[in-house]
Amino acid sequence: MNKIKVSAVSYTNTTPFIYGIKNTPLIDEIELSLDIPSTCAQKLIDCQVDVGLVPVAALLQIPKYEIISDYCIGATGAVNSVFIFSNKPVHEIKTLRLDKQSRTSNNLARVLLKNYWKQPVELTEDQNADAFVEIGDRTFGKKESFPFVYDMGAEWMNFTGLPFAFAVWAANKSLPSSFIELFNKSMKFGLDNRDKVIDNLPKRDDFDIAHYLNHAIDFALTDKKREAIQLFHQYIQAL
Ligand SMILES: C=C(O[C@@H]1C=C(C(=O)O)C=C[C@H]1O)C(=O)O
Repeated sequence: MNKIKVSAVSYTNTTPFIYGIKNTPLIDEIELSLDIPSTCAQKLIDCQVDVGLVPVAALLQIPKYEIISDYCIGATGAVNSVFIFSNKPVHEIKTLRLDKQSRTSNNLARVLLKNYWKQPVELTEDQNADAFVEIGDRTFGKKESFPFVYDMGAEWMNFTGLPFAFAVWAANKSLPSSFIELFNKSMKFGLDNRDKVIDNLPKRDDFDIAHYLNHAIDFALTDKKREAIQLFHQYIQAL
């Protein structure tokens, strides 16, 4: 049988899922690639893979997507790795640079600036922008380096009262239920072994990885997070 092609995110936030994939029989059923989120999205849109840990903003570009898992990369408040870093308070930001690795958080920044802070901004690629979006491991330890730092997991919660899902496991076609069952068992195995995953990651003085993977990232795709995805999609479509 042809292997199912899976693209997962290459960041620390996905390491419990990768542990689950590599330490359960799922590994024999799939061909795995690790990609930055914008590439995960593009591969799923272009049908280069069957399943991706896809930024939720990109679901709008996949005609018949199916969310195949109750696990996600989410947060209930501060996420600690999705930021607007700024040299100015939010109400003085005039220019914003987006993160080429992101799909969701770029849109989230635009949604929050327009609807929550009501601050019109011009998007730019200029290195001298007033503020910029950054996601993932590159943000670890950077919070102290900028005068104004906005954690977008926390700001979305302030705005809507909802948790958030940044990326979900989605397929661009219908897959056998036996595969989906195996897939979810594998994700659960990885999450249940988070202590081992954390022990195997390099320690950092400037970032608490154990807190990040045990508390800041919230892996359960709950009904509230599904509600958040719907609402977020409506805001994106009105941008
Ligand atoms: C929490 C995060 O969620 C991510 C943010 C994404 C995005 O902005 O498109 C996509 C996948 C997730 O890895 C993060 O990367 O820090």
